[in-house]
Amino acid sequence: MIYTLTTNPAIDMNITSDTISTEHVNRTRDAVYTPNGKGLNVSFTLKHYGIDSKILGFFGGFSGDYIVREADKICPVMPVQIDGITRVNVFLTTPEGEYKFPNAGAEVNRAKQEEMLSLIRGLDDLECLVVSGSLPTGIDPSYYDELVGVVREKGAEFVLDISHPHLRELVEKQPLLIKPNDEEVAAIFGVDVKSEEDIVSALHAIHDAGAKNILLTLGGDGAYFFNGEHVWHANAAKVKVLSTACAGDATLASFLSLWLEDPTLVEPALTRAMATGANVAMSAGLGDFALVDKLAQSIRVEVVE
Ligand SMILES: O=P(O)(O)OC[C@@]1(O)O[C@H](CO)[C@@H](O)[C@@H]1O
Repeated sequence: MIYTLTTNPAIDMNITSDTISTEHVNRTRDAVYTPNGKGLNVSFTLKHYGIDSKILGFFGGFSGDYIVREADKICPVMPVQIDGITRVNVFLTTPEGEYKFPNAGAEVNRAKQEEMLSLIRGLDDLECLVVSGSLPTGIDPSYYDELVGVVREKGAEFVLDISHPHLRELVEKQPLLIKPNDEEVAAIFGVDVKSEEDIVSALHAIHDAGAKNILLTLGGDGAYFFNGEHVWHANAAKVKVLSTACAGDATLASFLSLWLEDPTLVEPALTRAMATGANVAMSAGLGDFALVDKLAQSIRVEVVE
């Protein structure tokens, strides 16, 4: 069984407004509220493609209750209840572009962190843990080492989609897959990926450091995948972007939905990943995936090394 762990879930509030200003009341419209957080988005997308997973995370207050109730209609949720209130993240679309306001998140104390470690230790069917998103207040980055330690004790694999600088050390623990973007590769691994040559050498460096597989996403420039043998590139579908929130999570999950079961399916997995990510970017939240097949026709995957 795949489990996703969202250390810092959120209700996403997507709203739209005219040009914002400090000089007047900024009335907003078209509010869409969705139960989210990066790992939850992965589970929801996996479900869309017929792959079961279970959701782990820290949840609290009315917002935590709402997320657990709604998410549980899609995938089983195993919550660790915290005392604070799960955050609400705001995504504001204006004529000038998209503003993203993720909140720091409610504190998760040490007792709750240990409760999560015990919960994972007790999972008899854990095959792969996908750890996604930021750390809330109260959790030290060394918690990732503890999580990975438990996963390893159980002989399971782990996938990381985190932006924390500690990712640099965590790759030495040989994650099955990491999914950085170009900014994270620059900030965490200190490599500016401007040309394909830079990208290929960065992928080799990250693989040599320990990551077994790397899915590098580059927004409008598509994505690269490296499995230690070959490097593939897929272009990005051209779409009218409404909100990029959730697109990266959907890209990761849709790739995993084929590749985890059969690692030789890189080409169809990348095609599905790019089409799904693009479709998600066209709507608030994850949307309905309705255009994935159509968008997939515009995706070309090539082996570049
Ligand atoms: O603060 P984090 O955990 O990095 O990101 C949280 C978040 O922005 O990521 C998702 C989109 O990827 C949203 O559903 C959610 O609000």
